[in-house]
Amino acid sequence: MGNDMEWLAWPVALNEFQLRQFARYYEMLVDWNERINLTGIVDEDEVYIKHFYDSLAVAKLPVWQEAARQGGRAIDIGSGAGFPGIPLAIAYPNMSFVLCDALQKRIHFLQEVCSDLGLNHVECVHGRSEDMGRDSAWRGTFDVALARAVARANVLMEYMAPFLRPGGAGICYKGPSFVHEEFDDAKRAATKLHCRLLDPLTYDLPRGLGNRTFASFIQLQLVSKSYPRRAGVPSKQPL
Ligand SMILES: C[S@@+](CC[C@H](N)C(=O)[O-])C[C@H]1O[C@@H](n2cnc3c(N)ncnc32)[C@H](O)[C@@H]1O
Repeated sequence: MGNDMEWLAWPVALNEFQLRQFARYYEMLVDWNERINLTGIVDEDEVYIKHFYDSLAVAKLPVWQEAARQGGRAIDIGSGAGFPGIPLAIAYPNMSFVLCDALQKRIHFLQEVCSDLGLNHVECVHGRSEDMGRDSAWRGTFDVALARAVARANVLMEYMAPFLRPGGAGICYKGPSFVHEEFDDAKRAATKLHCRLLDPLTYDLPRGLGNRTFASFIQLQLVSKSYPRRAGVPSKQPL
């Protein structure tokens, strides 16, 4: 199999240059993964489907399409090895991105990836979302907040909502169990955070590698200054 991944029907059109950026990102991911813990998945096809394709699947959501059309500003909270932020930054060079993570080593990796791939529209920030979300430099300044595999929806919403301008969108990458196991909690958090939940969207990964669900919301107005609560509290006492 070559790096063109011709067998893969990407959720968004990618040119040759972008496909080369993905190939280089994959190389760096498996190389750095030998020294720092970045991902449990290293098989090339699986990385392309479970990490790259999955990150780009947000292209199916109208709220994302709108932000992309407007060249919006997005934050990826708890980006880890760069998902979904790096694939989105490759696919959407007209937008700007902030990738944040509480672990310095992962931020160092992300900075190296951005430098190597020439992703000048990405800023990688070492910090906890609860601290950043209380800082006026970040608060209320984003069109979209994204997070994948970071926390339960009602915890994530408290991380995400403070970053959003009124009318901005929060998008959580979830498993399909979200609908039965987290939706009611998310509804309760939405009321406290001035958000309106959108209908969840479940989609299939290629090659029968499972399905996933987007849980998303619109920020109706700026959140109260009480949120986010101080670092560690949202996960210990979820809304
Ligand atoms: C399981 S990893 C997921 C990484 C990536 N989003 C993905 O889908 O592969 C969770 C990441 O979130 C980060 N994280 C957890 N809570 C955080 C917080 N409150 N603020 C910033 N980063 C956080 C962790 O350091 C870790 O890198």
